[in-house]
Amino acid sequence: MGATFLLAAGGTGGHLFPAEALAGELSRRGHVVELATDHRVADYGGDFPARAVHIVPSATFGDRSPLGMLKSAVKLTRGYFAARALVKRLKPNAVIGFGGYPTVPPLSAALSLRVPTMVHEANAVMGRANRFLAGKVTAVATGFSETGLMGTAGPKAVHTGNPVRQRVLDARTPYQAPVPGGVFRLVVFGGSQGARVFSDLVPPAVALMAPDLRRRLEVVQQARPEDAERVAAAYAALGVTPSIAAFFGDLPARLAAAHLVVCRSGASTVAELGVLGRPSILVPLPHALDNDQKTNGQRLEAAGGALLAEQAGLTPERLAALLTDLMQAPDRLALMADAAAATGRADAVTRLANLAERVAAGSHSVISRTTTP
Ligand SMILES: CC(=O)N[C@H]1[C@@H](OP(=O)(O)OP(=O)(O)OC[C@H]2O[C@@H](n3ccc(=O)[nH]c3=O)[C@H](O)[C@@H]2O)O[C@H](CO)[C@@H](O)[C@@H]1O
Repeated sequence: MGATFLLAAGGTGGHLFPAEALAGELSRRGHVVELATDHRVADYGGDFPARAVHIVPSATFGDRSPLGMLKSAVKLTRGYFAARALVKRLKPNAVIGFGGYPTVPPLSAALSLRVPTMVHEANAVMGRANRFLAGKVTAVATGFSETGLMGTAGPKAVHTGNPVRQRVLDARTPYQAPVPGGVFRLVVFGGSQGARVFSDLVPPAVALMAPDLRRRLEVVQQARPEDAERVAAAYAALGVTPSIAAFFGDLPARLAAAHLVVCRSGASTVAELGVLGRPSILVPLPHALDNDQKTNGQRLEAAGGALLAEQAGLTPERLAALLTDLMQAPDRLALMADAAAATGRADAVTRLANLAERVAAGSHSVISRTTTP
């Protein structure tokens, strides 16, 4: 008979999509999956294969004023008791967290009720919620091989890789380098919530490119709703007709068709570029608390699969120069695509599901550590 898994994930794409990939695999194996998350699931959780979705109250300590701290503490306590009632009712064989503050109440409840637990850390730097939980849970799965070596996760870390959605696995095709003088497909996106900086930077960069290169461009660009009109107008003035959306449901297929991708370096983004094997210019989210995106991006750059361009120094002129160089170097793009593909872990979901089953069965212990290089 199948087991019951309660997955807990913050409601943005970056946390929900790896959880969605695991949920699909566990369901295929005959297990029951339930999801604990926050209200943002309405935007990103449409495909989530859970028997039921439970919204659990949670909070961060972002507001450090005494009143803000008190409000957060009250909300977290409410979340903890709601999660305890949920865990008692569902009787899961394991509770698995994917990072983000909404995972703290369900994981804490599971720990207090002695239910086996695991957290998955997608980024190359462990996030705050996972750092808080890592020392207490049964197992820590990591997206990058280096993450597990840090802090309290060390002895129980297993490098599984970052599971990507089935849509990504289904979109895999060999990279076709651009043909000199032919169409050049450029995909620009900013992560699950979009990034204004690409609306500000990419159209002016395209304006600075030589007309013969610009004519070859076929642009797919994610833009926040408030930016869509000005982005469309800027491209129209340049004779470029882009596909623009606030969120592309079919992004994996569009990435697979791309000759070059310009994007942020969230963990799932980097994992998808690896599984699909596509060259990219990565612009990490600046000012992030742990610089997680920069570290994720540096891994792909070090492997030769991407160029990292920090936002602080990225002018339209610099971006135009990078795009011009790469458009004129199809062999280099093909090498970058191969190097990115070498980092891809299409089997991450199998490895993570195997580990989840071991945790649920009580057969994963600290001494059975199985990290891979
Ligand atoms: C601002 C913020 O807090 N960012 C974090 C968040 O980012 P974010 O949620 O953007 O992170 P990711 O890059 O991991 O995931 C984005 C996902 O959205 C998908 N996508 C994007 C655009 C689109 O139009 N269609 C589409 O399907 C991508 O294919 C990808 O699967 O979680 C990541 C993983 O923990 C972290 O590394 C980021 O630092």
